[in-house]
Amino acid sequence: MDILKVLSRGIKKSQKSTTATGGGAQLPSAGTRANPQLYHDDVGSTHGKKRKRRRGPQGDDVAEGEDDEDASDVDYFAPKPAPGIENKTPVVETQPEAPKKKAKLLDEDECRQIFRSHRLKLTVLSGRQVTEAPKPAKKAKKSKDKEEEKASAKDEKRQFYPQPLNLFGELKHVYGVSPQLSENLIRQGFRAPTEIQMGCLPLLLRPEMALKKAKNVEDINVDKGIDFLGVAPTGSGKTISFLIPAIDSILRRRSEEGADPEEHIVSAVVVAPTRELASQIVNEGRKLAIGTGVRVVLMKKTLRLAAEDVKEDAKTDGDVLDEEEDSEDEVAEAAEPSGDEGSDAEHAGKEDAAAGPKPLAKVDILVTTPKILLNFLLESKSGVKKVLPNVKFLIFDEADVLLDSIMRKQTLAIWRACSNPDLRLTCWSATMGSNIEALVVKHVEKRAAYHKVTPKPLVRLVVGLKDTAVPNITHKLIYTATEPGKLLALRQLLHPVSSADTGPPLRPPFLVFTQTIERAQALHDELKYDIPLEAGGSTRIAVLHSSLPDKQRTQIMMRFRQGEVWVLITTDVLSRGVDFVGVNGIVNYDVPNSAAAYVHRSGRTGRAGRTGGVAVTFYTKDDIPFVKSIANVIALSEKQAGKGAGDTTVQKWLLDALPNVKKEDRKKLKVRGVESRRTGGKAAISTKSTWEKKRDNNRVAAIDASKRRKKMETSGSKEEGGGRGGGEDGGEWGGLDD
Ligand SMILES: Nc1ncnc2c1ncn2[C@@H]1O[C@H](COP(=O)(O)OP(=O)(O)OP(=O)(O)O)[C@@H](O)[C@H]1O
Repeated sequence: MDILKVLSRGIKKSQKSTTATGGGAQLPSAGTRANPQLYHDDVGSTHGKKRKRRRGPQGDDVAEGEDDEDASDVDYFAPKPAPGIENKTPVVETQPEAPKKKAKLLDEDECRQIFRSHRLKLTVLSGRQVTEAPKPAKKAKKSKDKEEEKASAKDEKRQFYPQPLNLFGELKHVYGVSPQLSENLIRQGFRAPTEIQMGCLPLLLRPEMALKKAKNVEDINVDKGIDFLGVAPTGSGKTISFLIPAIDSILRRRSEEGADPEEHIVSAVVVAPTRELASQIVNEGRKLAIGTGVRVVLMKKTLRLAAEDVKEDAKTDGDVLDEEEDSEDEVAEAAEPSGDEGSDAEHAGKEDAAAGPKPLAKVDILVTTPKILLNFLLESKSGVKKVLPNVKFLIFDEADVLLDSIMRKQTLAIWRACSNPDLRLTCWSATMGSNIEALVVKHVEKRAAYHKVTPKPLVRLVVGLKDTAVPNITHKLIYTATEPGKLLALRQLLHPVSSADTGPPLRPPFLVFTQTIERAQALHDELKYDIPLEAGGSTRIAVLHSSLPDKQRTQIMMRFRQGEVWVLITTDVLSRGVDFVGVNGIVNYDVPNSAAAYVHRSGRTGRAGRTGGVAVTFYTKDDIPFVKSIANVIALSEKQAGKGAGDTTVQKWLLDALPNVKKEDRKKLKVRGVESRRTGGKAAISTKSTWEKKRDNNRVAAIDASKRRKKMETSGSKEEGGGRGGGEDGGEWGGLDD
């Protein structure tokens, strides 16, 4: 069934050219994917060598020898296989056996070329063993430009170039990853690694080998591994970047210690901000761990973990770290969150509560939201709390939100409970503010001081530009003067007829983001019957937010993934991490509350380098004071995508005209969203403006008055035997009464 034909309500038009997402073949839902890598710059070499590149099918370059086959593995509307992981991962030919000869490593210059070509930038943030020479006193005030130049030159000097991962096959052959783990990756159809995978996997798996040919790393001691911050665009495969090293380290320990494969010790903890993301990570982890015996488990309220009790007043690592932040956190917690990020953990495990506590769970990798794990760690007989001393890997996915004010206290408490001195921390996000980086640096250093150990190097890998990019999708910024205008514009996008105002329609499936739960619910109520019955009617449109019970949330997610739901209205609860491979577009019905929120929401489309996705953002008069940061992200994303001035969504005149967002407004917006949308008339969603509502009320009142008059006249004429028979007013309003 061609859904668009049904949706078009009889308007015959070729959809190829009329959908905002272009021709069907280009859409994320068509599964078209040339190469998951985003960047292939042509860079020169100091030795004059160049990596040969050619254009890929979507205009992106493909390195010679890399597999650029169109892996059409995502047919969003195709019949789904029966449940079961094995069914989802068809067996493909496994890789050839590792050659017995020694792996050949690239020299530094080749590594540098690859890193630059893929816009990978590695920096050591802390943990260099040689202290830097003290800075000379400032002589005179330098110009901003000169200072920036100097900072970037310094950054350049501090950069280093380890071995990149060129093909997944190298994991087994060069870095000694278990054949089963390597095979599980290949089974998923992954061929070329994405940039983040390319840059981080060798370093996280075998740092000593990855740095063998690198210069500028003499003062880095990687004997105990590294702590790591990974900043890479949305949908660029960060999940497997942290899961592979975690699974590998468990398998390695088992083989070194000759451990019983039936023994399961919580060795890695993955923390994610929402339940949906945590469940998704569990699924990804299980796919990677098939046949390895590693158990990846989602934290639930009734799950009992093997943990060590410590006296409440006994200091554990992190206690020395975060006391000064508590007061700020308490303030942040008291503030009502703007959407429903962070309220998730409240619901986690609710359904299992009645079943009562269970025996100790068999877990190797625990995936959790912050609060639910913390509840377990702190729930105790008086004066006792729990720690997890065997955890060697702590992973913060969406670290910037976990370490931001609303969840910071909980996240730090989990870090503190992972009391192993050799703990390795990795943090991941598409956006990482310098305040978050500074917080991580501070805590890593204090922790090392507490354990009286040399701090591990804390390394940051940035792919592309920090904080800015969703370069592989189309961005649209649409102004509607009023709130009701927005609803009309959204309806135009829903219906497959091009409109002069909003442009071509969006092809489902797509996500619509609102500022609050109430608005998501209200928008759903408004649009519920907009999809014609022949196309599935109200079943095609759903709403998901954190006030819904867990079970319902899971079902809606499943129906959306399976293509049953075409339009999913939601809040920021789905803005981060959630991977719907075939989503063609997202609509910011309400403007995102920060530039980072825009990046994450928009990044729900265009996953793994897919092109054809669209992010539409509506803004009204009320949003003008805040929209500049979003316009800036769009402009930078388009610049990264190589769009010329005439080709851009945000014209320079608009950027210049929009007011700068004041720092305090930015902060307020982040916590509360656009104030007028929280309460009062503007918080409601309706097609009618206040003026229209007033006019309708007046009409109703006029009709009533007219009826009353008529009645009086009739009774009067009966009494008088004549008079006005249906005056002007009565005739006019009578028609509308029907
Ligand atoms: N090397 C690869 N080749 C092709 N697809 C890949 C590769 N690595 C990961 N993917 C796929 O890319 C999609 C996005 O991956 P993932 O969810 O890990 O992205 P992310 O970087 O964590 O995104 P976000 O910042 O939104 O959380 C997933 O469907 C994943 O299976």
